[in-house]
Amino acid sequence: MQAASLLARHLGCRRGDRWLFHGVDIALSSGEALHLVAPNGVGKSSLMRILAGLLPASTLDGPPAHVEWNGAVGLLDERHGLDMGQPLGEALAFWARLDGPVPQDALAALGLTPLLDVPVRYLSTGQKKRAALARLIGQNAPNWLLDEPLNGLDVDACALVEDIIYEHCAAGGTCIIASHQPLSLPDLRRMDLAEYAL
Ligand SMILES: Nc1ncnc2c1ncn2[C@@H]1O[C@H](COP(=O)(O)OP(=O)(O)OP(=O)(O)O)[C@@H](O)[C@H]1O
Repeated sequence: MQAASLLARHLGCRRGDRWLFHGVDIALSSGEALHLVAPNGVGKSSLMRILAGLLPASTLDGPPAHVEWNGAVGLLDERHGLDMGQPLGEALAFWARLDGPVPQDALAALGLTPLLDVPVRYLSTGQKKRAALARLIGQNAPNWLLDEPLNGLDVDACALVEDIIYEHCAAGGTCIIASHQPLSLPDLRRMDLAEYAL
């Protein structure tokens, strides 16, 4: 795996006229995972999008916001990005041509192998989430941003996602997980975004 790390400093977020949070610093080294928590609406998804480079950070005052990744970044959120009109196998193949293939053992572990002929629009909520995870794995990015990765998943699939995160970090990756659900991972750091809310 490529080198992985994150240094983010002085991050703030303003949506419309409203400030959500400010003064967020995050440093993650290879192998580290961070659980991002906060009540609804505090700005977890907004912070994830800032870290992914999809939303500009704001600063209330003081030094400018700064996000520095070592290695590529993969974002998993509610937008799975898979063509609803295509069978799952073809929808994943589209991304495989850009990112690289999803390993067969990952497809099997995620329970997707028997679903490759099923149109994405017919997949259940949890099956679509599993498919989005497969796409993320295919990206081979060393840094992961997972926004509510356990939503819609059954108990066994939640445990599987924890295993996948564990293996990703054990291989030297980083992972930030925004989730309302408890996570069982060794050495998991925790950040409560509400402490930075305005
Ligand atoms: N495009 C937008 N324009 C203006 N405000 C927005 C936009 N997107 C989100 N917001 C607002 O920003 C706030 C934070 O939203 P965000 O989704 O980041 O919170 P969250 O902590 O992830 O919430 P949840 O736990 O419910 O997922 C909310 O009040 C939301 O209404």
